[in-house]
Amino acid sequence: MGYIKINNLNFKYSNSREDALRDFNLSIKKGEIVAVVGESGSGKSTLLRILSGFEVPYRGEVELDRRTLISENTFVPVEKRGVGMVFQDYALFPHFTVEENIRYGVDRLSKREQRETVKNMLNLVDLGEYEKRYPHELSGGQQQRVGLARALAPKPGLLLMDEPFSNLDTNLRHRIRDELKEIIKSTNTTALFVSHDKEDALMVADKVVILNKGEIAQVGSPIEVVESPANEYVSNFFK
Ligand SMILES: Nc1ncnc2c1ncn2[C@@H]1O[C@H](COP(=O)(O)OP(=O)(O)OP(=O)(O)O)[C@@H](O)[C@H]1O
Repeated sequence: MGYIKINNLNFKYSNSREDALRDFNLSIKKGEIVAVVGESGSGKSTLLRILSGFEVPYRGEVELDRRTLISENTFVPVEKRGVGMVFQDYALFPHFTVEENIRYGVDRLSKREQRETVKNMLNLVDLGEYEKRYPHELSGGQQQRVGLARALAPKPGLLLMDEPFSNLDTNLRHRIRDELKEIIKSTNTTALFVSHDKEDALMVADKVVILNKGEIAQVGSPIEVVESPANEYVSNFFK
């Protein structure tokens, strides 16, 4: 579980003449963490919106564990994709406790399994004592970890994260960055996150994808993209 293949994705917004994403190809191995970076307007959010099912490409395929999610004649709806999302603003349900938030994605399990999942997830994100709290009673970093626990609870084949560090101040950002990586690695989850911050990408990701005007400028390990930039856009981005 967790092998992703993206073939030749092309997408255009209906009110636009230019493609927002062009000939996008990417394979992600199980357990790998991929960061997608690029200047504002380069297509990062568009890619995330396609993978999470909010937009439909006019060409291209996406497979998760050899199961086609998107193709010319396939569109698997969001809730059936086995894809978990962590949103920029965490998007926790404000009137649900931490426990209820995490339980939300696994409500088809038996009550006993639900309790077990919640307990495991709270331990994983180190929030064992917080299950009865409401989101507004938590710090930003804690809310983010609840968001992560909620997304991981159904054991998604792919975890998508939108700017996971953008709402945190610098100190917390550094700590959460390490924690998040550790949690994702410990569950061997395949993950893709979007960031406008080069440092976040280089510190957390195994593989970095740099987008320029909807096209891939380079894909490589953090060392490769910094030490052997494929072009000027990439070298400027990591300056
Ligand atoms: N709803 C929309 N309708 C038309 N064009 C759009 C829409 N959303 C985005 N675009 C355009 O598509 C391109 C890619 O935008 P996208 O939001 O994916 O970029 P981004 O890399 O996520 O930018 P940012 O870092 O600023 O969030 C841009 O040219 C943008 O203007």
